[in-house]
Amino acid sequence: MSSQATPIPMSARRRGPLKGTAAVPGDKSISHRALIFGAMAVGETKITGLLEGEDVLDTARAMQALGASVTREGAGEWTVHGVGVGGFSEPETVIDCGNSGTGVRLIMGAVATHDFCTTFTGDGSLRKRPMARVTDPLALFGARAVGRSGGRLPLTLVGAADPVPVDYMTPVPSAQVKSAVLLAGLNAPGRTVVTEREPTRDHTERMLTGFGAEVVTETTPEGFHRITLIGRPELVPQEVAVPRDPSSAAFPVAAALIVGGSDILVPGVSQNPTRNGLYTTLVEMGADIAFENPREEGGEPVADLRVRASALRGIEVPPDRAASMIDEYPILSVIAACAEGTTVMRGVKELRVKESDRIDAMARGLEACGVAVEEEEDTLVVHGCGPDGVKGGAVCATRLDHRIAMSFLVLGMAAREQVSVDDGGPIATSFPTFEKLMTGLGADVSRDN
Ligand SMILES: O=C(O)C1=C[C@@H](OP(=O)(O)O)[C@@H](O)[C@H](O)C1
Ligand SMILES: C=C(OP(=O)(O)O)C(=O)O
Repeated sequence: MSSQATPIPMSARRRGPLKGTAAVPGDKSISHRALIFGAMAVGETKITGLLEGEDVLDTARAMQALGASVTREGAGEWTVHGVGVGGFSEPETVIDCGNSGTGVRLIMGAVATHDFCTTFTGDGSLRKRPMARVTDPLALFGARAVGRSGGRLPLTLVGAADPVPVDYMTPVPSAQVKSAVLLAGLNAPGRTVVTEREPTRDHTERMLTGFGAEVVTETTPEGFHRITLIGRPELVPQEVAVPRDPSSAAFPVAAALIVGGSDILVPGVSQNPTRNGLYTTLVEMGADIAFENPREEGGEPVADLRVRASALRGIEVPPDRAASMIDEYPILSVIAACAEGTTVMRGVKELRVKESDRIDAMARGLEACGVAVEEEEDTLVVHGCGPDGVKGGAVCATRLDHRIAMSFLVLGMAAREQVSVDDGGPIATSFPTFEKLMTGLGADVSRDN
């Protein structure tokens, strides 16, 4: 929710090796989509393993405000009674998406082809993020958006009374933009087409197919990805088993790699090629990770990761890998700080429009901890200090950004001196069990008082 919460200062210190099993919560991207697609299906969708983080809970409340019935049956177990494609009703109050770019952008897409008016807002971070990347293509369907300057929230979207299908090429690599267009296309008659230059996470395509929509993905002669959706399907309710979140798994994996003597198991980590760029990168850096028990869970390829502390070396991360690990660059920059040599991350300017400017947030915090960095608009370079080489001893600003908070706390687990963050509160948006899970592995992380 967007009300200004009291900051929760937190710190992490070095202790012995990490051991045990890190069962991270459900995937955030899939959890949002399970609720939204369930709300647009006819009848009862049952979800297990839903991430009960603030971002997803805000999406659950939004689906209720739009007329679906959403009930929590038990831990991670939810039921959604959907209203069918085109069946949403005008919300009586402002939709507050809290800290969640995914929530607000996907829901904007879902309402854009309904003949009513929706006003969206969010917290201090979300109100700074660009929304024109979504409202521009939604205008092609016939929707009109009026927001603050630069297309910022709060923003009112007047849905199209007579929607027309759209053929759109995304100008930035963004699964949120792609998904917003596909969601709007659900209630437009005919074919909606989205083309992306490089593949982004494909959960919308996979899950909409599972819910019974006709979605075809092709590679164009130029090597682009073209997704075609036939509008006005009847979505069929599903039983969705949400797999664990590979972006959350990245934090215990990173901690185990950089805390000497560690040996942990992280079960059920997605191997979906549109999500697993970090794991490919870590192997290239020399990480000792065994991918055990490959199988399918909740429609996603997964494996259990056995991770042991490793001597890592810096590498150049290819820019065409960025979309498949976009949320993992903050924690990669921490791992890079503990490696020997330099890690160069190019093609990462999308990081500047996340919950914070993540290039700047990581660069300033790493410098404060004694790590040399260089940055350009589209590049972050981290000069590794080697194992045992990071000084730490700083309080890092988290800027309402969960991934920045968790990244610096993981750094504190390996640095010579304690690392603190000014506010660990945002961690609850995506990984509410972070502190408990890391403590359970033997890490020394706690709230300051
Ligand atoms: O579609 C999604 O679920 C997401 C897409 C990504 O954002 P962009 O579409 O802005 O790259 C990612 O950063 C976010 O955490 C989740
Ligand atoms: C960028 C993220 O989320 P969102 O865009 O949904 O706020 C994230 O979780 O790292």
